[in-house]
Amino acid sequence: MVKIQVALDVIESDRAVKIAEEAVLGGADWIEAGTPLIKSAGMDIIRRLRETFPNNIILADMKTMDVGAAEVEMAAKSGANVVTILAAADDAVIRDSLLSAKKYGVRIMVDLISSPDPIARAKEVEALGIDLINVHVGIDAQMTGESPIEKLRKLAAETDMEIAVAGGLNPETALIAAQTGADIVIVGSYIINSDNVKQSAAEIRKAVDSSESGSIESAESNKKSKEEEMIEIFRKVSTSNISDAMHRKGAMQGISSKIPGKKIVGKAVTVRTFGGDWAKPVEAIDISEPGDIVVIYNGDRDIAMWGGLATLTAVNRKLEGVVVDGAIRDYDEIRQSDFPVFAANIVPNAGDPKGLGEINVEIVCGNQTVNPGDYIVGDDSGVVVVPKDRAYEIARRSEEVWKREKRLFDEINNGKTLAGALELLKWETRK
Ligand SMILES: O=C([C@H](O)CO)[C@H](O)[C@H](O)COP(=O)(O)O
Repeated sequence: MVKIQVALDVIESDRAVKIAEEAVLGGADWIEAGTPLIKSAGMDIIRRLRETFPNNIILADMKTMDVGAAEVEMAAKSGANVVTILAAADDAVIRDSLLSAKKYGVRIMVDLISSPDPIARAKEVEALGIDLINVHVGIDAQMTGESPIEKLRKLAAETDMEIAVAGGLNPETALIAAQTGADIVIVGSYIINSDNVKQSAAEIRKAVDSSESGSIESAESNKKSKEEEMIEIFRKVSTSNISDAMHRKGAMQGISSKIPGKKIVGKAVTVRTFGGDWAKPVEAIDISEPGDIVVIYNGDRDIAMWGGLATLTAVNRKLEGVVVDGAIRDYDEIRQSDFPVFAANIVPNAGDPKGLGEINVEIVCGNQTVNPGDYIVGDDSGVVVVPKDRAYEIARRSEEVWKREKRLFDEINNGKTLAGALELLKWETRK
């Protein structure tokens, strides 16, 4: 039977134990003390997991690169059954870890994370005598769209070792992994960032257990394109989540929603114009595709270059919205249209259609650089710009922020304070 390993990649010990309890109730077999947890809590967390779960396999995700024997001994004496060593470590590290593992009665899992030739390295470490191998795409690499499934498929055809697989698995991909030859399906984020850990673990259990009946083709053909996945995520998360995912970058300054409650997600058609000149902004509406967002730099926040007639044209052309670093007018008409308008100011006076400026060039809007085709997301907190070449990664990272926040809401609803849930006192900066 394929085993499910819940990866406790959190830094708070109490939360880790609670998640593990719920995940085991949902059907997880093995419990992984994740690398961030071990770095935060040390071997104490292995001892605590051993005491709380006397009958489960405990894996210490040490990701050891050197002095393997000593690290294996530490983890084994604390109660781990399996210890991870990186495939990138020298053979000498792996050999010595194996000797230590034998002495203390634990098993070694070699982690192929970031391996340049995972299949060749897997064969080398198999020859050294290891018996568990992990095909692993790390969390940061997952955010760029990498998946472990193809590597798993190749490795399964080449080895008799027990194979574990990890890398952003969910019920759909866990099913494919089980069907492709994984013996241990490792799941972190899908379970630990869920607001219902037990149910999420049960979903993985159900998917993995159904692996003998379902067909790989049907599971794989359900996959969405990267673009579809990204838009779906941007519609779900908030601009605040996206800004966090971008390390506080990307937020436009001085521009806010003028039609509260409206959210926009789309690609930018950029316009640079001057002092209330409204010719280029309204010409940009005509060259935009349905779903696009016209993003305008005007350079003057006291002369309007967007009003009711431009709005009506944009509605008819099915645009997603407009973002104006400048002023708008005809506010009553815009409100009636319900068209999402984000702007710096509202005034009654307009400029003239002189035709100065350019369409679809790099602009600066709300102090942020915007290129044609960049993704724009706007909501009641403001507007963020996501550069098109990093849009998928930012979407995936913002979804992780969204999940973490959902979980925190849940903990606060269940009686914790924000400071308590985040262990803020422990993590205050010390110089
Ligand atoms: O090993 C892991 C990662 O390197 C962080 O320590 C994860 O436990 C592993 O990738 C599983 O987690 P998800 O990828 O979030 O499912």
